[in-house]
Amino acid sequence: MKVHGKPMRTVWVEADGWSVGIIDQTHLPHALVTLRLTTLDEAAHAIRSMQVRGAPLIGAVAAYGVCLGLRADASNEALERTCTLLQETRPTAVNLRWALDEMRRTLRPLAPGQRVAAAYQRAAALADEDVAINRAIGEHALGLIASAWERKGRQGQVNVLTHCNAGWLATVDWGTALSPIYQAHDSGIPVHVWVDETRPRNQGASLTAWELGQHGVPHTVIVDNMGGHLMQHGQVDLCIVGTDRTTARGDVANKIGTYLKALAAKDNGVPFYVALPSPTIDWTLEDGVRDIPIEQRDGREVTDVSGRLPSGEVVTVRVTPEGSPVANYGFDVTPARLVTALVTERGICAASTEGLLSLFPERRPVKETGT
Ligand SMILES: CSC[C@@H](O)[C@@H](O)C(=O)COP(=O)(O)O
Repeated sequence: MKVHGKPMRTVWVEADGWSVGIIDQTHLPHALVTLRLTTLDEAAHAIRSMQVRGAPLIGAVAAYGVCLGLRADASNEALERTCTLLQETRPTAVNLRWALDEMRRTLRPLAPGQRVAAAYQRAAALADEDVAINRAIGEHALGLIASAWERKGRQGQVNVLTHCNAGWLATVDWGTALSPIYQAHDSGIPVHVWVDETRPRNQGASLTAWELGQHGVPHTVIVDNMGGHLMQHGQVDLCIVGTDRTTARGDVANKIGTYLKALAAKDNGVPFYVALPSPTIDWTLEDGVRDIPIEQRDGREVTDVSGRLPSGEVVTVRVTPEGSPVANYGFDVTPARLVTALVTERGICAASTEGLLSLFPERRPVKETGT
């Protein structure tokens, strides 16, 4: 998408042909800072410290992290060590595992001398695939926004509520949940976004608001607890969120607080959609509440907030009493029964085993035939 009018992705190979450029998202929205990653450890740190974040982007940066790791040592052992180190950076988003599995599958059969070039090629292809997937998700979900606009008799605006950041900053480009919003805006549908601030790290207030603003999409930042009130008063036409891992039966892990929005949406008859690139589907899991590992992060994300002073200085301040214990689960799981539909790059389906298999028939278990 565009920043100050110029097209930009969230991850790229620098002009030297090997180091990896990223936007350091910890500085947004106050400053657009880019970083050059040169080692595996820097790539792992970028993911762990959330300089890059968002399920699809984590996968893409991990793929480039493999490239950087193999530049130092392309042996079989190093490939395994590299993938293990990157895999352990963040546990919930399954795109990370998916991207590393793809890299391993491509690289293992090759001789060490061939691996670095092949790794860069595969990482670039994964990044390009992510862009294509997200564009397609947007095209499918655009119909949902267009229908809401028709239902309103083309009066006023379509109000969409989103949680966390599932925009282009969370992917290589376009975003998942925000892709249809950009496409609706570009096609002339008056769309307005309620942006949940998304405590504790404020991905909504800092990132979603910033990227929507860059693209000129009307939006309003709200505190996380306001969505239910807006829904009760008819001010939300639909919700669209992203996901970090979706099980084979359609349970959805996403940023902490998503579940409460889905409950409120159900209670108020507001459609609740999840934008879902296929690498985010974990076909090995069924019951998301029971089986999806939920990341617990540093308590300082809860005790402290950071922001910019009028002087321009960015500072961190404490909001809780010294000594009060805190809990910081990063994600929650929204059961499939609360999800109106899933939007994938192949189309829209019910949040159910059958729904997902109708779009991904190659995943249907092969029945054993008696001989
Ligand atoms: C396309 S993004 C979907 C999710 O990754 C997004 O909603 C989210 O929860 C991101 O969490 P984060 O902790 O910022 O990596």
